[in-house]
Amino acid sequence: MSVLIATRSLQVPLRVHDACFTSEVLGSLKCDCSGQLQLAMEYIQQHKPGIVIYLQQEGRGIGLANKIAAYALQEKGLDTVDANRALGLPDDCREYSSVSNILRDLGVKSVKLMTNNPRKIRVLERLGVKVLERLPCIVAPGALNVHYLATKRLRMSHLLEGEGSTVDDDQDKEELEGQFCHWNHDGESALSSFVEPDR
Ligand SMILES: Nc1nc2c(ncn2[C@@H]2O[C@H](COP(=O)(O)OP(=O)(O)OP(=O)(O)O)[C@@H](O)[C@H]2O)c(=O)[nH]1
Repeated sequence: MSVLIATRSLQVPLRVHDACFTSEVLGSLKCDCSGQLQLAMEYIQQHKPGIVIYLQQEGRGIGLANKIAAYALQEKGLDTVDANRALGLPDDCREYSSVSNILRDLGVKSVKLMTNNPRKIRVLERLGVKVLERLPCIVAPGALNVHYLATKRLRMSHLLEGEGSTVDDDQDKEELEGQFCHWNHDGESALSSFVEPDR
């Protein structure tokens, strides 16, 4: 789904947001997803035109059932990365080719991407999306997500220091250890324990 508030072709503010049923529908405070979506919508309202592309890639692509299983392990002390790995699931298996198709369809030539995730920028650029600038999308930590946010910063290279940056500044950030997108999106997962995401 994409939400579009008028359009122009250059330097369009863009939020590429992946579904988080637990925070966006159930109101969970364990992550920052719902707050980020809210921030992005508010930013775009104030800096029209802009686009929010909302993708059904719950749990960084592992699906809701697997994410709930990962949450059960997090209750036992594993962090968000190790919980996925303990289930034999990838750290992140999201796929963004639809974003490049939507932007091409809309005639958008370049974007300012609202994200703290340098990997998301690199993946989109590899798909041909011209990311001219990164707009930080930082939600203040709360008691229930402070550890989760620290894990995103320390283990997933998210830029959560609060400063804006150009895309080039982000290039020398540490690569995430472990798997990323390690199943090909044309067919079945290579993982026997994988439950197909609900799309
Ligand atoms: N597997 C897993 N997924 C989670 C967890 N908490 C939130 N998510 C999912 O994480 C996704 C959002 O990814 P994030 O890592 O928060 O952020 P990002 O999209 O990579 O980066 P930003 O653009 O900065 O938001 C959504 O699909 C959520 O459903 C968790 O503990 N485990």
